[in-house]
Amino acid sequence: MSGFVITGAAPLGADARDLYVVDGRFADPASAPAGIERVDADGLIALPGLVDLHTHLREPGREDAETVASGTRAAARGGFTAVLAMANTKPVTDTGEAAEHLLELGRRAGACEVVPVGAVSKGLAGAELAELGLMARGAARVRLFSDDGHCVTDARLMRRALEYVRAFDGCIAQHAQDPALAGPDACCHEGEISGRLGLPGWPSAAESSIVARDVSLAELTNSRVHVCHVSTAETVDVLRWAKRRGIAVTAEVTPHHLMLTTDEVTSYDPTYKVNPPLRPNEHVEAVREALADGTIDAVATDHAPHARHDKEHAFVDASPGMLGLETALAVVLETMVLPGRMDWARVVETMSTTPARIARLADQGRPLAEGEPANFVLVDPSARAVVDRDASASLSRNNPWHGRDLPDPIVATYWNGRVTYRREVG
Ligand SMILES: NC(=O)N[C@@H](CC(=O)O)C(=O)O
Ligand SMILES: [Zn+2]
Ligand SMILES: [Zn+2]
Repeated sequence: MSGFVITGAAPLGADARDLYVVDGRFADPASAPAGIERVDADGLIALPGLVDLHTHLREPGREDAETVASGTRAAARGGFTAVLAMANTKPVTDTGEAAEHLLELGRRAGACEVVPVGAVSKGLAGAELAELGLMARGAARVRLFSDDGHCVTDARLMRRALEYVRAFDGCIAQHAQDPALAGPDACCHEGEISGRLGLPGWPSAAESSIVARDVSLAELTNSRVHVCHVSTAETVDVLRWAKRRGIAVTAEVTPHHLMLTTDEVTSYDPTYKVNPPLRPNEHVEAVREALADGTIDAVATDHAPHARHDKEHAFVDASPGMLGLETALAVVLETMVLPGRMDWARVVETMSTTPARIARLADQGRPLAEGEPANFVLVDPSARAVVDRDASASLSRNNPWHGRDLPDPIVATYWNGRVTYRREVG
């Protein structure tokens, strides 16, 4: 395989240096042959490829909303070199075979690493454990398990899942939503706006009470729990308490919970219907602070494509979820980096290194150093653009950022030394 040299890019925003890529890995630029292809990246920042802990690819079963091919194309456009694909497909990823099938679809698509998330319970029904051991020991090497879309509400099942995955260093990722407090109709933060709009509400306590229970179970079992899409200030307080006690808990926040508030819902536009719901500004401020200070470990997109015929309904009837892969870094720049809350090193931690560690991915979130896999992204820190939902690689159009002026950072993405996305110029 022939190599190439990237010139002028600044790793993590530090001093610019050449990056020599050969056979899918970084090598010493001094050893690059004369006349080798040179890629001018003057003024750009090089970061390790982003890793998304929480993507819905919809294949198998809902290929009208997204496929592995379209979803991973969107991931590459967003600077991602790996995505963890949630289990709530049809059929559910709850067996060794299902996990291997998804792994194979990802390999065929070839746009980034696709890592299956295994279901915790058979059929996401919350009653019996799925084939956790077979998914972990098979070719997919599943380490992250989640019934995402559903909460594992039965504390006994949650305890058994945590005990089971400990043997192979697995982790249970919880969608924290107590259905007794936030049932299937709940579609909006419970508060002044839900009352005014007449929408069934979803109180903060429906999330934080499950998180409090789960960190206690993680302590009891000495196992790892991960909290999906943290949306409230109370959850942040529980996480701070649990981390002080040394409990093995990690947590993610989505770009939309870092930027959008419950005010969006006053339009009754179902694009803004999502679980957990958009919250008032004091919660948005709390999750921003928690991401900056390390209480929240990672940013994860919860990219949740939905076909038109599932979204274009009255607010209460529409499917919950919104797109996120292509705009994730843009929103983190806008909410965290440009206002001075986070630097590039923290961006790399929260969007690459730490998600790779949580999912136990060996070849992701690595430094841009000799011998390491060449998974990286070239970023223009100052470009901006108005988001156009029709320019997306996703098959779905439920894009909450449509029409907004945001940073437009992703110039090119490389996975194992191969370009998976390059911005067209002009
Ligand atoms: N976030 C959502 O509102 N929807 C997700 C499921 C989930 O993440 O809970 C989906 O699969 O559409
Ligand atoms: Zn969820
Ligand atoms: Zn999800």
